[in-house]
Amino acid sequence: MPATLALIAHDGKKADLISFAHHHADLLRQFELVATGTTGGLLHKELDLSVTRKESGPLGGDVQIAAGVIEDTVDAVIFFIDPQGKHPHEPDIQTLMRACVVKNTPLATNESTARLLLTDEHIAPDPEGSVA
Ligand SMILES: O=C(CO)COP(=O)(O)O
Repeated sequence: MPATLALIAHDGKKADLISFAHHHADLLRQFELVATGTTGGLLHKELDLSVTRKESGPLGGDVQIAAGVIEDTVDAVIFFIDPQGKHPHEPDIQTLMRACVVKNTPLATNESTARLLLTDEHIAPDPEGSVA
C-alpha cells in the first residue's frame, strides 16, 4: 500500500508548493495524497494529481489532517508555512504540528526539508514502485 502524504500550503506559499509539486510530480504520484481544501484543489487543477481534499485550513482542514496523523492514516506531512502571514486558525496549525511531534511523523515545513522527506527511503516509494 502506498504511503499517505499530506500536502498543505498557506496562501503566501501556494505558488511555491505548486512549483515544488511540478518538479516532483512523478514521485508525488506514487503516494496516496491528502490535502487541505484549497491546496488540494490547486494540486488537482494544476497537475491533475489525485488528491483527497479535506476542509480548507481555516475551516478545520489542519485538524482533520492532525487526526489522520494521530490515527496513523497519514504517514508524512509537507506543510509550506508562510512565516509572514497571520492565520486566524493558528491553534489548528499548532495542533497539526504537535500531532506530528507526538507521533514522530515526518513534518517538512520548507522546501529543502520537503525534498529530503520525499526521497527518504522510509517514506518514499522505492525505485520498483513499492513503498518501504
Ligand atoms: O490554511 C491552511 C493551512 O493552515 C491551508 O488551507 P487551504 O489549503 O484550504 O488554503
